[in-house]
Amino acid sequence: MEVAEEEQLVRCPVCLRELPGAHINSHLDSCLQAGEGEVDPGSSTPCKRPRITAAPSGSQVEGQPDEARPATVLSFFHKGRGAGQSPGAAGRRSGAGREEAAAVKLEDGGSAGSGPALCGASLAQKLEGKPLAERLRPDTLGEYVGQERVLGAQTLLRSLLESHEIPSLILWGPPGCGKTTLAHIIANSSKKNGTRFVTLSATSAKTNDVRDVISQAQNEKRLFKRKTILFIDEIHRFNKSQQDTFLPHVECGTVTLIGATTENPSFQVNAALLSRCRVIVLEKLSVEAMEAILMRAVRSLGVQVLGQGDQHSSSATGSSSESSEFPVCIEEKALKTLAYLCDGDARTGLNGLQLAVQARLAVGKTTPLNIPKGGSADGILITEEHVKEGLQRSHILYDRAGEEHYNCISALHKSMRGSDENASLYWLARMLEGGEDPLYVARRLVRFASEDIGLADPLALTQAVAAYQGCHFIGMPECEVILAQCVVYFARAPKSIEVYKAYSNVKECLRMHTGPLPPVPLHLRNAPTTLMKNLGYGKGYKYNPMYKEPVEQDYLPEELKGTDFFKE
Ligand SMILES: Nc1ncnc2c1ncn2[C@@H]1O[C@H](COP(=O)(O)OP(=O)(O)OP(=O)(O)O)[C@@H](O)[C@H]1O
Ligand SMILES: [Zn+2]
Repeated sequence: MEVAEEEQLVRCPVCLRELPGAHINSHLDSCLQAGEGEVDPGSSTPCKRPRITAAPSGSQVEGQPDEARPATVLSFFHKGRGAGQSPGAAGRRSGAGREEAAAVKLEDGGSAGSGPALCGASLAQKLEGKPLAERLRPDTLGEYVGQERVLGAQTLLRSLLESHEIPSLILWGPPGCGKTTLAHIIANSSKKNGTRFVTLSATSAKTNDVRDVISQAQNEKRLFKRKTILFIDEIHRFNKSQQDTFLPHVECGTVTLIGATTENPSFQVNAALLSRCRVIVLEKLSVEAMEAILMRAVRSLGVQVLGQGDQHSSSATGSSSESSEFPVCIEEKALKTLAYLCDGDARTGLNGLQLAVQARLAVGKTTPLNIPKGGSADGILITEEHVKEGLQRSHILYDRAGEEHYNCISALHKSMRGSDENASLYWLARMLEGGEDPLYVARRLVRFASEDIGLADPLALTQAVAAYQGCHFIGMPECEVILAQCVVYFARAPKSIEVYKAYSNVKECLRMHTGPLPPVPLHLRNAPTTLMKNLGYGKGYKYNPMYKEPVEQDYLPEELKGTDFFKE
């Protein structure tokens, strides 16, 4: 039933005309050159620069002809003179071509990303509804920024994806690095050969939901020979027995599993399941990748980027703004700061941008601007300060990888040690509201329980481990109160470093030791064989329960006899 690729109609992303697949590449080349009103030889009609309306993001792109050939779209945009490309910083980056691909997708006024800065009112409208991050979710590999190590040319994953051979995968990476996005891209590309794509979130799905999906997949496979890809977000939230539910079906190929997790899968994913999946480690996005993503976002919004000093544009090659309404611009520095502060989390970065823009629009204050190629005009300028404010308002000005992360956890630890429950709670909230991984805090609490409370209240350790488990089960935001309870418990608990110190003394003793370490005393050795018995293993050992009186016996090596590690 499949139409041969060449005969399939494909929509030109530039002029939106539908053409046979076989002609699209040559058409694109001429279409690009014809951008300024030349004649398109493919059809001998002029091919104007587009007015492309917003494309739905994510899974909704199913069946759109222009999505059907991502490689073509990519090659078009990589030709280097794509709409909106400039010699500025953005244009030099490797991801620049991808930026533009998406810019075109969202543009709904003016030419792709290069038009006059969008006026405030229509921009505000654009920002309503779906979050920017959602709307900008790439649909094709060509738009996917970064992650070259696993997805670059000649990587195994890329060739598998290009040949539509999707193995079962576990995508492991920090928040907002593009796990879900990658799954969507795989979904889009596999729809072409009729594969079904089903999404489940482990935070809300019940085991029954999994069963339903499986039985449907079985039917589809049996009756229509259709494959099913099952995407499970936050797969680590499923307990091991829930994971067991789909193990046999992954094994026999009823479903191809794609799981996404922020947690190390070796601990959180069933070993049997893990062995049937390829683990793809995604990294947090680099500052450069983040800049590319943000640049694409501002282009899609029609916001112009103003460079420092001379205020030349680093993004747009815009024509002059005829708009009677005010244009909206953002400082290049503001974008760079945002790219840096969001710590490789694209969702945080895009949300931060959205908030900053919305806040400025709400204030509505205009300043005289020197818009590149647009002359002077009054407009709204978004500065570095505004971006920082935007991040702060959404409680995300928190550098999860850097200084702040360590400073805050240290402040929490010291506040609990100092039995200050108010300060303890404050630092906990600073971290959680900033988007800190609750399990990171929970791990520190487990450590604290032994290091600082120790035997003064041995139940503290149980509390901490329980808190860790609780956080693991339910995740943020529900788990915050679990951590809060544990933190206050610890702040109020009696403290003892007796064990911690004694153990440090033992380690010190081992470190200071010169020469070979003393052998284990023979009487303490186990003697499972006759040979060992004959060698004197276990000889003279006094089995304590056999004695009514306390037993006189040495347990330390001879040379350490009588050492007290608990002494100051
Ligand atoms: N590599 C990328 N290239 C382009 N955009 C990206 C990339 N990664 C993330 N984004 C943007 O960030 C948004 C969030 O990314 P995504 O949902 O894929 O993150 P995730 O890794 O699944 O995060 P989480 O673990 O928090 O669910 C996307 O909608 C998209 O707009
Ligand atoms: Zn065209």
